[in-house]
Amino acid sequence: MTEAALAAAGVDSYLSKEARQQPQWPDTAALRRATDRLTQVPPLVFAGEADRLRAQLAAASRGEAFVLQGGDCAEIFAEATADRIRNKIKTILQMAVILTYGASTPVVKIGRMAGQYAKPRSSDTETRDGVTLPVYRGDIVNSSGFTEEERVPNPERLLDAYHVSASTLNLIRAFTQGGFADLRRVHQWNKGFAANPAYAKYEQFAKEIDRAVRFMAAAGGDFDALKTVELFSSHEALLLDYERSLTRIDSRSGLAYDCSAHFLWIGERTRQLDGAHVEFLSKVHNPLAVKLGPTATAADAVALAERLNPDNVAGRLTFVARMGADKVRDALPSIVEGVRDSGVTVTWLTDPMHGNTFTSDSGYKTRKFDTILDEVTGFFEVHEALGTVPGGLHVELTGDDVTEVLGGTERIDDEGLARRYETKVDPRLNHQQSLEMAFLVADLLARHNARKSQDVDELA
Ligand SMILES: O=C[C@H](O)[C@H](O)COP(=O)(O)O
Ligand SMILES: C=C(OP(=O)(O)O)C(=O)O
Repeated sequence: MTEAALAAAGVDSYLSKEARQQPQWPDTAALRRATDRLTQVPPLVFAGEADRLRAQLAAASRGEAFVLQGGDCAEIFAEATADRIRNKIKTILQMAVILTYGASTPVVKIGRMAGQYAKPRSSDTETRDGVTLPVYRGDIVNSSGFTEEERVPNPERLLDAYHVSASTLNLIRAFTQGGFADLRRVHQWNKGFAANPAYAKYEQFAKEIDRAVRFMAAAGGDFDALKTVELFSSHEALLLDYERSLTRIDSRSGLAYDCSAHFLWIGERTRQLDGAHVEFLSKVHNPLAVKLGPTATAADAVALAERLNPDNVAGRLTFVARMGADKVRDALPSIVEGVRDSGVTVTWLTDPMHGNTFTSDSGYKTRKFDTILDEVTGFFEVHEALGTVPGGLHVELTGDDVTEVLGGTERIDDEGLARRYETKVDPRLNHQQSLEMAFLVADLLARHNARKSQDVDELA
């Protein structure tokens, strides 16, 4: 019945399209065994949760909420420990409190967590010292170790990805519902950060938040309601064998949902209109995002919206602009304008990471903190000039004290990168840099909101 309903929902139509960035599985019988098993397992998330997220993303498209999406570039199975997951959740919650104050609106919290295991790569192979092996495509496909055995795509990893995602989600649910996320507790952590002399410039902001929290308490605010938060899961829907196998029919509506995560995105390298990724995701009802890089045009964006959101449902489609700090002010306006003028409803996020990667003199793949911030600033400028809504921020971050991104108040320099460079693919903001970014973006948001209300006052 379920398979028949899925077939009727058209979820296999993608099979006739070109799917880029898929591994070459050497053992197709083993792949079949793994995907058959995945079609039988319980869903990781529920359709009703995805619907709630859609409503929140719709609010962000109108400027009534701000989205914070963050997490690892590539999650690693061996790193799915309670400590690391807790640190990441803590970082996202700390950033969210800072942004909530800056935006004076709710922050929609989405982790690149519990499924971010597949990576698109620039090349199919990697060569070291004259030895060429398949490139590492994320833990769901192969291992980052550089031996033939470790690099062979292994379908059993699809099942591992499911189980590690399930245990990560279990911890996310426990941490966010069990008192760990209490607003007052998270705010205390932020006060600690701002009291550190290195970050003293944020102390005033932290004090203002403190006053707001105390005002709420004095005014009889319901802190019980603020003891829990909702943290949604997301990942790039890259590996179509996995995504299709976790697709289920929602018993309430009879519609297909990809139950591997609440929110799924299509990457810059797989957003072809006639490609398998767009086709597959057009058939599921989760809220979706598409990354748009500097080669995207307004016509591409509008065509994607027509394919992925033909009914123009608010919250269904998010565009994540990842132009690069040097291009955002030139490349983004015509796209945002074209989308706005076509009447298409989307939520706009900025990903200031993926257009700003380079290899440092010491050979590390890195990004500069200031450049990342500059792209976010450019994103706000574009939306302000067009009267559209800067709806949120998408960043690669970790809760740990790694040294992968240059700069920030810690002034990580090229030499410093070696101290704790752990990412398997792209560089992430560390805990301190993430909080610093949140304070700076909160400031941009607060100014944006102030200008908006000034405009409204002038009109009144
Ligand atoms: O995270 C994004 C991509 O997977 C990554 O930037 C591609 O990296 P590569 O150019 O090292 O393959
Ligand atoms: C690969 C990613 O981004 P993009 O598709 O924008 O390059 C990513 O977000 O992990």
